Amino acid sequence: MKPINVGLLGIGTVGGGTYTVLTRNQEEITRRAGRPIRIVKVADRNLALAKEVTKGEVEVTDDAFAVVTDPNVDIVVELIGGYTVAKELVLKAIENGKHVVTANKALLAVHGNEIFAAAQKKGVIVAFEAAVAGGIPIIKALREGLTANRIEWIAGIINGTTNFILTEMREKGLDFADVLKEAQRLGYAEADPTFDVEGIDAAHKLTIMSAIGFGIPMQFDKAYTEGITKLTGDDIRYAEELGYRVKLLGITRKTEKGVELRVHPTLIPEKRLIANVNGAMNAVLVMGDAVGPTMYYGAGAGAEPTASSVVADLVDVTRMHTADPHHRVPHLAFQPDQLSDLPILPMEDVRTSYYLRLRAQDKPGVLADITRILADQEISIDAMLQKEPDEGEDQADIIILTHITVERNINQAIAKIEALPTINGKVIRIRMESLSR
Ligand SMILES: NC(=O)c1ccc[n+]([C@@H]2O[C@H](COP(=O)([O-])OP(=O)(O)OC[C@H]3O[C@@H](n4cnc5c(N)ncnc54)[C@H](O)[C@@H]3O)[C@@H](O)[C@H]2O)c1
Ligand SMILES: N[C@@H](CCO)C(=O)O
Ligand code: NA
Repeated sequence: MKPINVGLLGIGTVGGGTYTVLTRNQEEITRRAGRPIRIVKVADRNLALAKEVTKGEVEVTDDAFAVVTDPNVDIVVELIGGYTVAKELVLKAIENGKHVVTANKALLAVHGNEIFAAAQKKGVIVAFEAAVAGGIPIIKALREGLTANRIEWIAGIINGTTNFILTEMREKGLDFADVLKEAQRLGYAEADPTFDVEGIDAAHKLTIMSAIGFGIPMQFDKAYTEGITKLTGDDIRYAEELGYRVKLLGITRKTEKGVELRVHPTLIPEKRLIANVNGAMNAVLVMGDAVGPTMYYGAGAGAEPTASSVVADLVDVTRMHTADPHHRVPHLAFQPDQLSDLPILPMEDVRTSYYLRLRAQDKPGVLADITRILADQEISIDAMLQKEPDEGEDQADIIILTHITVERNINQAIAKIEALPTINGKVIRIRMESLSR
């Protein structure tokens, strides 16, 4: 059996894991793919690292362009990351008739429409299972396993770094900065960790899932993105007192008016399975009209878990490589000429429920003012918690959980509450999802 030849770009965390897994499981992988999958060339600008990992077994270079133009290479695996050089390399590989496997969600969320169009035109495959939720085969599930369904919504913990940080902060009371350093040491974090902690990485992944789930183009620029950097230990504790966990969730939902596309810290009832997904683990809930709720759980980051998806894509591409391009599974689940122009909903039109925390002076009438403002905005209260003022203080925290309302109304209510003379500082707002409907 003639091997299929792979050129590997980047042999860092995921590239190294890919090299190891492919080498270690060569025999099983060949039995599944139908022919050997062989890495023939590795490019990394850190040539010493490339030599160390490959131990002289394959040709190494520091010039990635020498790989994407090499006539001997059938599939290019892009694991260097970023939007600029990676984009040039992927487009060059496609132009040269090579299939591409990538873990680069940033690249796909921002330039995916262009990349998939180029691949379609050239008749090559771009596979990206590792780009979303690392080792979890969520792309496969959405694109193939659930094709009978109208997908209603997708909600997931899709960033390992932030879930690791939130878990360590909650369980061990550790400091944000220290936990982030540990996530970086473990190879979970992006090259620029602001992508993780500000929710940008999760928004990249959510953009990809939304496109596949609903048959719409990638629209990362329209995603609402809020990270975990402003979350306080107080809010995490109060949420727990009320029976909730705080998770950074990516949520995309199809409504009649448009598609919600949002990443933000979210209160989830603690009894939900997904509320108990801890550490760098990821989980994605998908609601289909026929199947109902389904959940996918596993390692969302790290060398070998992510390599598991990269290698699965290599097997897929090897199996499909000789098929007529019209008979392959479409890149984004829907046929490319069947995309819908359903708009992304502005955040103000999103409907959800809210956790509000405010610091109020301990005076009569304060609560009445707040409840009147909420009622004027047609927001009804689900639960309320009033903390006793600390010793010697005349201010106390009030926590309010609302029923579902539209974000525009809550924004107006918050502005009015903040304007009350009895309220100090900003109202803290965290969105809540029951994940049951
Ligand atoms: N680390 C994870 O858990 C994980 C999980 C899923 C997806 N990803 C994605 O996988 C990709 C790689 O991430 P990583 O964590 O392995 O990064 P990394 O920094 O560990 O590895 C990247 C490698 O690429 C090399 N490189 C960078 N620019 C290059 C260039 N122009 N030419 C040649 N080599 C170059 C670097 O020297 C490095 O060895 C990124 O797109 C990332 O978002 C990472
Ligand atoms: N930085 C990402 C890597 C996996 O995509 C995370 O923490 O989830
Ligand atoms: Na995946």
